[in-house]
Amino acid sequence: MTDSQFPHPQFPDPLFPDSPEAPPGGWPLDHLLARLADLPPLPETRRLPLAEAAGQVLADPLIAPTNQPRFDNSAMDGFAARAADAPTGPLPVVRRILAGQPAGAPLEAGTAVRIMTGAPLPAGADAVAMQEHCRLDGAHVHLPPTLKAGANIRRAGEEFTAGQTALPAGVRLGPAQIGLAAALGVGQLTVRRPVRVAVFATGDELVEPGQPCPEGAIPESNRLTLATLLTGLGCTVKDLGILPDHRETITAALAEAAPEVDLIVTSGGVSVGEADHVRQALTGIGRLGLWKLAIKPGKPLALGRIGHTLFLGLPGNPVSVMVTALMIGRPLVLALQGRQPLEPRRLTLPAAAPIAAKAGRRTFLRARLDNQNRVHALTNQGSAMLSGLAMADGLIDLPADSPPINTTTPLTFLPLPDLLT
Ligand SMILES: Nc1nc2c(c(=O)[nH]1)N[C@H]1C(S)=C(S)[C@@H](COP(=O)(O)OP(=O)(O)OC[C@H]3O[C@@H](n4cnc5c(N)ncnc54)[C@H](O)[C@@H]3O)O[C@H]1N2
Ligand code: MOO
Repeated sequence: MTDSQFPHPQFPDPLFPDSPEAPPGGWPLDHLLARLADLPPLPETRRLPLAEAAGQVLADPLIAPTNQPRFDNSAMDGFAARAADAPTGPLPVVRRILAGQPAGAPLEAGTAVRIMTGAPLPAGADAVAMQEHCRLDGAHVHLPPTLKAGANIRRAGEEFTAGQTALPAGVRLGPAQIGLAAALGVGQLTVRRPVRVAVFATGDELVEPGQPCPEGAIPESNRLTLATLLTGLGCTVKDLGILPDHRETITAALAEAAPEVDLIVTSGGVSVGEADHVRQALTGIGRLGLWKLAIKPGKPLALGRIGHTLFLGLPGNPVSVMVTALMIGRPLVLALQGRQPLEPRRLTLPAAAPIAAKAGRRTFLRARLDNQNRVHALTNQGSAMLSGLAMADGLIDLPADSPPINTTTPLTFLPLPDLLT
């Protein structure tokens, strides 16, 4: 079996065990997400210096190689002593320990040591008094009499002991995760190879943004929306331009792109119009796994494979493109990255005003939050109106059987920033 025949047309594909034919109204989104959850992550990994690993996905857990902190140390600038000595009167300050210096000899009872934040605690000392709470009297210090054992001390291993998991596999490496690895003294991390995605737009009416538009033409915007979103998710994006509404040209472009990438994303041409050739182009060289989702916007969506390469055909309307890229493209990418969970965070929040809900399809409305976290549905909800998304803080997820929404009905709200990483 050659690579381009995988999965063989006569054998069931584990990702698409059912026929692509959708039940009336389309496939439920949850059905599709359950299938994506079975996608294995990309197997290739590599070890990278921390600065290069930033933004990528951890393939192996980060195991703490040492205790964190490595040694007992002071959390404050002040004086280290035995707490029991604090009420007994001024203590002689016998020496000074700065961060980076060794702790030196054990502290003798009835004495104090000047100590700085991060400096190692000498054996025998069990508390640090903040210098603002102390009074120096020549070479002696008055400690607060209420000083408690353990005060202002960072104990060795209180955050991690050597061998504990500091970060699980599948975590996206943002600033805190990269910083944590560095703090543990780790210089390199094993990350998954970024998901490679090819992006096409299809449509005879499309011209490059910024170029003159002849009558009937419009500027192409979906590729940039998709490339920005996918790059933000950590993918390597190949922009393969605008394809005409011509089946053979689309077929040739898909066949050429497939061996180079893990995923092809197209926009447009997946509905039932006379110029909608994307599904036919796909079935010519690969497999259509599923078509039509029971969501609005985004019903005419196609998912399939060309060889080992996954194919996601998004509807052309610009809002449909972004909503489906967030709700289906993102979990697909996360699955290939080995990230969990695939589903975004769902907040339950009140509506600021009634919302007329149309029964039928699960609907994603664009919305803003006010300072009381009340949800305001935006006015521009058309599938071609990107302005709503451009102003949105998130999406309202309205179930197909939602009653009309009033201000006492709990709403499910998906924060947009969560969906962009
Ligand atoms: N008879 C039916 N017509 C339509 C149906 C249907 O079920 N039956 N579904 C509608 C829905 S819902 C959507 S969404 C669209 C999706 O259709 P396509 O995926 O075939 O998309 P196109 O027809 O190619 O384009 C739709 C719309 O979006 C504009 N567009 C396309 N690509 C871009 C781009 N890259 N940048 C900016 N704008 C783009 C295109 O000009 C059209 O206006 O079908 C409905 N019709
Ligand atoms: O699904 Mo279309 O995406 O409703 O506009």
